[in-house]
Amino acid sequence: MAKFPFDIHATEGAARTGVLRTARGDIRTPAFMPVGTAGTVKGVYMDQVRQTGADIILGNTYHLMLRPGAERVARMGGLHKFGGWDGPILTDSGGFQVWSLSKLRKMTEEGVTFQSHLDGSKHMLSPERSIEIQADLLGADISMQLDECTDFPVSYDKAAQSMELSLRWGKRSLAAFGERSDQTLFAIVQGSNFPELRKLSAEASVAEDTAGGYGGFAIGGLAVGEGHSAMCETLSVTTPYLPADRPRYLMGVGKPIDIVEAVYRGVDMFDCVIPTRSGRHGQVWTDQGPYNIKRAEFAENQEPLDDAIQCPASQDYTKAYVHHLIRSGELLGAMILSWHNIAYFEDLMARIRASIAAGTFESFVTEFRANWSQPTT
Ligand SMILES: CNc1nc2c(CC[C@H]3O[C@@H](OC)[C@@H]4OC(C)(C)O[C@@H]43)c3nc(N)[nH]c(=O)c3cc2[nH]1
Repeated sequence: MAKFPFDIHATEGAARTGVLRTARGDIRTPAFMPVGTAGTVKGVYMDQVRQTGADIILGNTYHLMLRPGAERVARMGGLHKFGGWDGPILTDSGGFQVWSLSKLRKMTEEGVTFQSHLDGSKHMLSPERSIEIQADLLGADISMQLDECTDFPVSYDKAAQSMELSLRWGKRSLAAFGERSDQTLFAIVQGSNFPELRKLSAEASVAEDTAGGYGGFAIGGLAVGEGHSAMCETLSVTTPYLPADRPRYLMGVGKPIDIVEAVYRGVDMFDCVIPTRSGRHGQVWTDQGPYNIKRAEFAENQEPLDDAIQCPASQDYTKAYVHHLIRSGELLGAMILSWHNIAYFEDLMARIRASIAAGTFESFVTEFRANWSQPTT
């Protein structure tokens, strides 16, 4: 099982900056990974995604196995060729989406059977099937173990049972993944907001040396409604138990303030649908938080969206024009804001990486907290 080289160039406290060297290209960390659920970053062409500075995008087992079908993607040459992205792709294992999207799901030790939310067709996901879809059929560079994203809130016993299931499924995922020279598999650590369970889950995952062990460690079960401070507390009791020489990926996170606080606690990789999903509804992201371009105050504002961001979407269109597009429900409004928001998130990551490299991340965090005007839940 390959563990991609992870070169850490600089650290400041628990924060790190470096490069994860995959077979399809380098990933500068801390990294933000635009979400390309069904083989597309919604509303943005792949060359525009690349232009924002993104080094890696996400795909998803659940969505692609239902439509167009994992075997069909394989027949089309795999996800990179099918979708036209030649850089690294990380795919989620599908467990989270089964719980958040599918109907009539039945969970057993073997795996989960469920009905498609699209047409009611019956499907099954086991650790072995999820690895086959991700690594063999989609051709992901980074696959995720099949896990159960524990509900929140949940009792200690329920969290322990769920975490132990994910550990058993991780073991089976690793065995099914086996030895591969140019792909890697990440574990997903669970344990809800119970420090001792997070420690147990991290230590047990790290101890797995089946097929050479995991190439990285994801922190799952967060950004599920626990709120910003509970998320930060859980991170503080989890990252110390993850090996310093492997990348740490916080799944589904998050808003800029969440990302800054998570990097401060040792996280290296992030994914979130916010830039594109909120962009489609008129949200524009900044260091102070989001604002909505639909507000009347922007109707005749001739400034560019954000001239601090080096992206055509941010520089070449006035706030008044995007205000008009979103108010009119024009496709181009969603496209411009999706592209701009991804460029803003990638610019934030570049500033974070530079500040850690310069040893000024502490003051970057202090200033970012002071600037952030949104109530952190
Ligand atoms: C938003 N909060 C959040 N998302 C989480 C995810 C899914 C992350 C995937 O879901 C989408 O974000 C909603 C993203 O787009 C695709 C491509 C579908 O993949 C990303 C998780 N996934 C797994 N396997 N396990 C977890 O414990 C887990 C926890 C999460 N918390």
